[in-house]
Amino acid sequence: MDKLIIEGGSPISGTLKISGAKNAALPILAAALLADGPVHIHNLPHLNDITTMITLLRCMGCDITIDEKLGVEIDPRSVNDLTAPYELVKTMRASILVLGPLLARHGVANVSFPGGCAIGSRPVDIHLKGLEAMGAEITIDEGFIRARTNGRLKGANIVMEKVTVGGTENLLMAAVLAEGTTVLHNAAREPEIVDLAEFLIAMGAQIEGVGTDTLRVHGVSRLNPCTFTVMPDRIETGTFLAAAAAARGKVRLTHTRAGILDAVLAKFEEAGAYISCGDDWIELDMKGNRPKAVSFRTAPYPAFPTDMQSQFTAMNAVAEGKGAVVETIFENRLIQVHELNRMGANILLEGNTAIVTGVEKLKGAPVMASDLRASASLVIAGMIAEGTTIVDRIYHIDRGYECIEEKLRQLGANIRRVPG
Ligand SMILES: CC(=O)N[C@H]1[C@@H](OP(=O)(O)OP(=O)(O)OC[C@H]2O[C@@H](n3ccc(=O)[nH]c3=O)[C@H](O)[C@@H]2O)O[C@H](CO)[C@@H](O)[C@@H]1O
Ligand SMILES: C=C(OP(=O)(O)O)C(=O)O
Repeated sequence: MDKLIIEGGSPISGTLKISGAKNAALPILAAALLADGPVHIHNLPHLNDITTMITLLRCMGCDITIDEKLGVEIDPRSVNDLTAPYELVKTMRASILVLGPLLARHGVANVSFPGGCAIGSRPVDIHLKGLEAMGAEITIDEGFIRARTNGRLKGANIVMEKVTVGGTENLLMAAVLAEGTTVLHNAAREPEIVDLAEFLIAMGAQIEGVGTDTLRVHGVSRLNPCTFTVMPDRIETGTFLAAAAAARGKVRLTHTRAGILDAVLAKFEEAGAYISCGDDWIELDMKGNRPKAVSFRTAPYPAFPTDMQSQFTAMNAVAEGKGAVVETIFENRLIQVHELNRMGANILLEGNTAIVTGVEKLKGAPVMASDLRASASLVIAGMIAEGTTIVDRIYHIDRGYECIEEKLRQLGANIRRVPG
């Protein structure tokens, strides 16, 4: 297994280009299954999760051409296997996102049950209840979700009992080809859902209320080929900002959007960062100052994202003062604090709250990555620690960060990958 070796303490400054958003690209790739011809998708990030989704679509029979310049062309007309196998689903929970499109387009779907992961139990009951309300018959058999429908799915009035990103995406993708109108209440409003909706609209879907918590979808009988560019990754953006803030540095990020990071940028300002933004760039400058610890609570968009919690916890670890971090979305998403404490952090865990008292310096140590964003927090910690940090199990980080060590080296970090 590859490891990252980081010599801490290098000054951090420079300019970086942000990649396309993993969490928008994954549902958009799944939604390509709905089209009646080839779709062209640009700005897909080079990530293991994207490769997994492309492999999954190919297994189902999609004809896929990848061109570095022209993007990815997906022709779903040749789909002949309506199964998402365990081998792929177990490496990426977002495989569940093919359920809605397969059912809507082909009337049958067999998707391996995704199960939980390091960050929590992550059930999919709301996805399944919504599809049943649209007329699907669903059974769980040999670890598979087996869904079928007699004719087209039917429009329905669906109240989702929790705000779920994946649930909203699956039901939205199912509803666009259903017969009649579907109303999704208590929908998630994440920018990646807006991007997915814009992709579906570009294919001819009729969706009202995009960006709100009520999506009204008038089903159409077919969706057309289209060309689409994936939005920038707001979590990659926030992660590099957090690295610069923790290191008292300065960074300019291009090909991104400030408007999708309001809650995060407000917390950086509270931590003492000077933020300036343009149409497609964000600059953060600590002017050499130590960050101030901030308190926050994760919640669905537009509130503070759970996917930025661990990076802020790493910044708080070396900040001035004390911050309370409350994780409300996933029950296990504070596990990285144990590794941060091994590096000399002072973090007290009380249920779903981490009380972080900033220390002057962290000390390098061998640490173990347990999930994607936890890994990012350990890399940030390694960059600001005294001495050497070795981050093991970095396959997690490769799921969601494109060439992270190359990008961080561009900012001045002393970081290298060693094959394991
Ligand atoms: C690929 C992708 O986009 N992943 C993101 C997506 O994950 P994902 O779509 O899995 O997360 P959800 O928004 O669905 O989960 C939110 C909460 O709802 C619960 N829940 C969800 C579905 C369900 O049927 N029943 C249920 O109880 C989950 O266990 C969790 O506690 O949104 C999360 C929350 O912003 C992010 O951290 C992930 O990065
Ligand atoms: C939790 C994440 O991803 P996934 O839902 O794919 O596990 C994430 O992107 O932080």
